[in-house]
Amino acid sequence: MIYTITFNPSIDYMVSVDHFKLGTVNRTSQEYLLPGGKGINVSIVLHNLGIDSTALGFIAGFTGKEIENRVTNDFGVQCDFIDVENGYSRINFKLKSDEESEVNGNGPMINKEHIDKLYNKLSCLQAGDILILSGSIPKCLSDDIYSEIMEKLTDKNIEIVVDATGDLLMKVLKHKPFVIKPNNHELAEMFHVKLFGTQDIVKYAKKLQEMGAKNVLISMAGDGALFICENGKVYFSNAPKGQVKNSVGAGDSMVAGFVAGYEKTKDYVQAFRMGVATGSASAFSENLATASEVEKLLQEIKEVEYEY
Ligand SMILES: Nc1ncnc2c1ncn2[C@@H]1O[C@H](COP(=O)(O)OP(=O)(O)O)[C@@H](O)[C@H]1O
Ligand SMILES: O=P(O)(O)OC[C@H]1O[C@](O)(COP(=O)(O)O)[C@@H](O)[C@@H]1O
Repeated sequence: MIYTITFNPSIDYMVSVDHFKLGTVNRTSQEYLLPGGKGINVSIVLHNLGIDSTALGFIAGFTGKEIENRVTNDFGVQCDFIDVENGYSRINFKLKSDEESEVNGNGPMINKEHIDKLYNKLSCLQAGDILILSGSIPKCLSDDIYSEIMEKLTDKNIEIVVDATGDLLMKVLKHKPFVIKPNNHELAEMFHVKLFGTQDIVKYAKKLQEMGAKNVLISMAGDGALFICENGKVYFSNAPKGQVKNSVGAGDSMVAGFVAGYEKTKDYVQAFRMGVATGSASAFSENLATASEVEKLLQEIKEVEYEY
């Protein structure tokens, strides 16, 4: 079974404004609401690709109820959220104009009792399960939390995928996550460096592998992706060309595509190709990728082994 955990689910308020101007009243040309949060998006895309998962995490208030309702009823994902019963799940503002901008909220308080409830649910995980830890955590929690979860599951033979950044990600490396997926900007921030070109990106991605990650996926939006594989090889893939309609969730879709590809083939290169195609299929759609959209783009993926 596959489980995702979203510590900080959201309602994503998607707003389009023609030529947004800061400091004036702007009017929307389009607006809609989507349930969001990285693990939730991964579960939705897995479902679209024909793979079941259970979405775990924390919700609160009327927004939390709406997230749960939409994820379950509109997207067919099985949810097992913990209601923290104070505050409300965040509303993240996604502005599409001449450029794309995002404002992501902080999220409700999660206390020890809620974390214990999560650990209780995680105690049911079994050997061979996959757990995906995705996204930010509310400020009230320590950035050791992903590492603590991994530590608790150490001897259970569960593959753990982590899509996070900063110390939240750095601190899990010692537990040897199966895959991590920072984007190239997050990679640079984590090492406090500026990265110039592929060679540089590979150098720092390899450091994450040396620090413990088995596999490292580096997404680079329209510039494609790199895959530092546990077999010692490095692969680069182009991103297919197309019209970007909404790149929110492209990274989550890449994670879902990789996991789906690996589940189906147990082949890293196939998983990488699926990851890139799924990320791009979401970027080229208002909504998250569907199986047929991914299938079409798969033919355009041309990965090459990158000589480092
Ligand atoms: N403009 C784009 N054109 C084509 N593919 C894209 C584009 N933006 C994202 N993607 C696809 O989605 C993947 C993840 O996107 P990225 O923006 O790097 O992730 P994140 O959302 O985590 O920052 C990329 O590797 C690529 O395959
Ligand atoms: O937990 P974070 O890092 O604040 O990110 C939450 C946001 O990320 C998303 O899951 C999209 O993520 P990506 O664009 O990186 O795939 C949104 O749905 C959500 O608003």
